[in-house]
Amino acid sequence: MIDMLTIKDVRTTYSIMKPYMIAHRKAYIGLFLLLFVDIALTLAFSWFFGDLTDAAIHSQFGRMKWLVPLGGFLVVVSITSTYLTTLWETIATNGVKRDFSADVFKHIMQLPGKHIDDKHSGDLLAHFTNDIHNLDGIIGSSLIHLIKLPFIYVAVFIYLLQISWKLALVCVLVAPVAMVSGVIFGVMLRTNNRLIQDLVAQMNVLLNETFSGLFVIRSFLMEKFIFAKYVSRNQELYALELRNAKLRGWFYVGSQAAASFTFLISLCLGSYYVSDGILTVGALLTFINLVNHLVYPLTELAGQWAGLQKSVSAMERIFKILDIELESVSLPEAIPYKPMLSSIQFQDISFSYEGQKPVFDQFNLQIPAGKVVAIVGLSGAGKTTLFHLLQGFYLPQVGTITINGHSTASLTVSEQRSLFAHVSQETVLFSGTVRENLQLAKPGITDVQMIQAATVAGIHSFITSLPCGYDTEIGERGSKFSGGQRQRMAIARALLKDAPILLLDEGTSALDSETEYHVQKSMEKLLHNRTTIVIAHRLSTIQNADLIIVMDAGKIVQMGRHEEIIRQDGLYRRLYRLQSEKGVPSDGHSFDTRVV
Ligand SMILES: Nc1ncnc2c1ncn2[C@@H]1O[C@H](COP(=O)(O)OP(=O)(O)OP(=O)(O)O)[C@@H](O)[C@H]1O
Repeated sequence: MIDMLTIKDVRTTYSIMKPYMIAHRKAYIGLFLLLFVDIALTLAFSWFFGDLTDAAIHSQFGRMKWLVPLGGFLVVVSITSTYLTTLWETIATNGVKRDFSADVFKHIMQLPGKHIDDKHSGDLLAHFTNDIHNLDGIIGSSLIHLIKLPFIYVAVFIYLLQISWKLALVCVLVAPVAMVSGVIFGVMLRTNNRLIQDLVAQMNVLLNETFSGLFVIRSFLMEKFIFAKYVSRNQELYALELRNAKLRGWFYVGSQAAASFTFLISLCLGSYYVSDGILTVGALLTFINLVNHLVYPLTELAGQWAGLQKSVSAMERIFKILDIELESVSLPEAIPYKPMLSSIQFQDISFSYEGQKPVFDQFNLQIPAGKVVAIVGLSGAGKTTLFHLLQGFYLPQVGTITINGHSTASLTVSEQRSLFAHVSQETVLFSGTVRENLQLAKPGITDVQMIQAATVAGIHSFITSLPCGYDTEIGERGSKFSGGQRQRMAIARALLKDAPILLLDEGTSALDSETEYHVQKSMEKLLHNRTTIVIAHRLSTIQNADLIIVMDAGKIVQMGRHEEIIRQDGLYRRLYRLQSEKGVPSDGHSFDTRVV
C-alpha cells in the first residue's frame, strides 16, 4: 500500500518536473550517454586487470605491450567522463532548481489573499531554504544512479555468466535478501524524512518570529520561554537525525554484510576453480573485481530510492502551494492612469474571511468621485476590510464593486491595483536606501518628483539630514526610522504612485499633531482630481471631509457631513465626545480636504 502510494507520488512529481528537465535536456542526454560509458569502463577495467595478470603470469610480452597503452586510454576516458558527469550534473540540477524556485517564488507572489493568511512566512521560507535543495534526489545524482543501477547489474551479470556461470548463479542468490532489506529501510527512511522536513519548517517559523520580534520578546521577558522552545525543537531534530543515521547505518551494515558474504563465496569457490584449472587467475581477478556490482546495485537501488523519496516528500510540501489557483495569470505591474475622478460603488456585498463569521452582509455604499470620504467606526467594524475588497486582495462572495461604472471583476489585477495608492495601518519599508524605497512606488520616478513627494509628506528635511541623504540605508523593514518617519515615507510613496484613488488607513496616526497638521495642509492640493478615502480614529482629522461614513459591525449606521451627524444622537457623537473628554484634540488641526 505504502509503496503503491510512493510510485504514484513519484509519477506526480515527475509530471510536474518534466518541463523543467526538458528545458535542460542537452545536459540530461549527455549524462544518459555517459552512464553507458561508465558501465563500459567498469567492465573494461575489470577485464583489463584480469587480462594483464594472465599475460604477466604467462610472460606474454607482446600482449602486455598493447594492454598497457590501452590501460592509459581507459584512464583518460575515465577522467574525462568523471569531469563531464560532474559538469553536466551541475548544469542540469542547478538549472532545474533555478527555474523551479523562480516559478515557486512567482507563484507565491500571486497567491490570493485568503491563502496568504494561512501560510506562515517562516514556512514559505523553508520551501526555499530546505525543500528546493532536496530536489537533488529526483533531478540529480539519485535519478542518474536509479537509471544506471539496473543496467550495470544486467551487464555485469551477463559478463560474469561468461566467466563462470556456476559462480555467477551462486553469487546472485544474495539478491532477494538485499532487495527486501533495501525496500524496508527505504520506507522507514521516508517516514522519518517527512518528520524532519516538517520540523525544520516549524523551526524556521520560530526563528523568523523570534528575530523579527526580538524587542517584544525582551519587553515581555520571554527569552527563557523562547529559548526553551528552541532547545526542545532542536533536541527533537537531533533525535530524528539520529534515528535517520541509525536507519542508514543498519542499512549500510546490511549491504556491507551481503557484499562481504558474496565476495568471500566467490573468492573461496573461485580459488577452488583456479586450483582445479577451471578458471585462470586473471579470470578470478576479473570476477572478484566485478562481483560487488551484483550486490551494490540492489542495496544502492533501495538507497537511491530512499533519496528519491526524501525529495518527493519535500516536493509534496511545495506542490500544495503550486496547487492553489492564482489570482492573476502573470505578475501584476503598474499601469499609469491619466488624472481622473473615480466614483466607487459597493453593491449588495457579502463577505467573510475564510471560515469566519460574515464581516458584511448585503452591504451598499456609494462614494462620489473626487471627494474626501472618511470612514469611522469601532474596532472590527470592517473598515480595513473595505480597503482589502477595493484593491482585490480578497473577493466578495456576493455582490459587485464598481469603479466609474466598471465592475472590478472585469479588471485585471494590474488595472485594479493601479487605481489605488494605499497608506496602510502598518507601514512596511524594505531594506535598501531611502531612494529605492520611494522609487518602487512607480517605475521611472525622477529625483525632482521624489523630493517633491517627500517634501509634501514632511520627510524631506529629515532625509537630507541623514549621513547619505536619499542614499542612506534604512535598515531591515525601516528599523532605523521612527514610527512617524516610516509613516511619512509611506505617504510620500503613495503620493508618488499618483493613482486616481488615495486610501489612507489611519494614514497619519503615527504623526504628532503638529506634523499631522502640516502634512495634511500640504496634501490638500494633491487631493484635487482624486478620490480619497480616509479611515480615521482621531475624529479631529476628518471634520472637513466631504462625507463621513460611520460603521458598526459591518453596517453603515450614520452618514453625512460632520455638522449634520454630530447633531444626531448616534455613534459618531458618542465617539466624538469620548475623544474630547479624553483630551484627543477635536478641533484646531483639521483635515481641510474639500475640493473647491
Ligand atoms: N485576514 C483576516 N482573516 C480573518 N478575519 C479577519 C481578517 N482580517 C480581519 N478579520 C476580521 O474581520 C473583521 C473586520 O476587521 P477589519 O480589520 O476590517 O476591522 P477595522 O474596522 O478595520 O478594525 P480596526 O479599526 O481595529 O482596524 C474583524 O472581526 C476581524 O477580526
